[in-house]
Amino acid sequence: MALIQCENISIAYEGQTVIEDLSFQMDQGDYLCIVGENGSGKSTLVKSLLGLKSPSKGKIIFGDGLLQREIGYLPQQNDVQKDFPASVYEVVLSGRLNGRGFHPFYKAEDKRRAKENMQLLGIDDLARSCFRDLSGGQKQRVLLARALCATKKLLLLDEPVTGLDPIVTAEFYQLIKEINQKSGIAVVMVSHDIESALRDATHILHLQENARFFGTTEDYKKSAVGRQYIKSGQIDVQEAVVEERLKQMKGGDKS
Ligand SMILES: Nc1ncnc2c1ncn2[C@@H]1O[C@H](COP(=O)(O)OP(=O)(O)OP(=O)(O)O)[C@@H](O)[C@H]1O
Repeated sequence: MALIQCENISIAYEGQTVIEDLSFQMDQGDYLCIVGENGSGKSTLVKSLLGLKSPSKGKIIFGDGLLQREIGYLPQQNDVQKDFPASVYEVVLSGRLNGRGFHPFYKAEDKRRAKENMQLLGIDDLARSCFRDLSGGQKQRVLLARALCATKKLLLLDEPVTGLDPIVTAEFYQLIKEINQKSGIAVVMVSHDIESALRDATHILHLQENARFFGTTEDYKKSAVGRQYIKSGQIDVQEAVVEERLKQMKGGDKS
């Protein structure tokens, strides 16, 4: 069974549809990048995957033992309480809270997971530092460790490298890739960085009115929508829409 199966979902705010009739699925170990221009509904879809916004139509089915409350989530940076007056260890450990249900006290297992993930991300020597005193890159590592504490199956990252310099960004992408490949944790990443998405992701979901794509990264590169988005370094895919329609009329490539 698929880890996540979205079946014909539509999502709306106060009657205004943002995503219409979207279907896709992902399996254990997949690395899915969600791309598309501003306002195309990427963060809205993330909210629905987290159960914070119910689809107005269709359904999202979780399989393979994945529970919605056990998704490891790293929100967009501007959503994060950057000045949080807690230690790194406390922030990482708080990733265990969601899975605790009605038991708000940490167990030895929670503390072990927090330490393990701090080690994995090379931030164990920062354990007692105050979160708000860290650099942007260090903060993202801490929040990634926190997200990892919440899950063994799925990481959900919403534009995680915004504001980071190129070197720190490259290191962060490398970390995500290693976690995905070594531990088999599936990754969903909302990204405006098409180059990195093409390099690291196994699958692409491109959200855009009239020009949606879901499939493998290789197929995306060959698709009209993908080629246009890659060529233009993003945005206007109208040309691709026209090209796609012409092809369909001729009975050609429908990818
Ligand atoms: N809480 C809300 N209430 C009403 N409309 C909203 C709300 N949140 C988002 N929207 C609208 O839904 C649409 C999709 O927004 P969303 O943030 O999901 O897009 P996005 O693809 O993540 O954009 P970006 O790339 O800029 O982050 C936009 O038109 C936005 O104005």
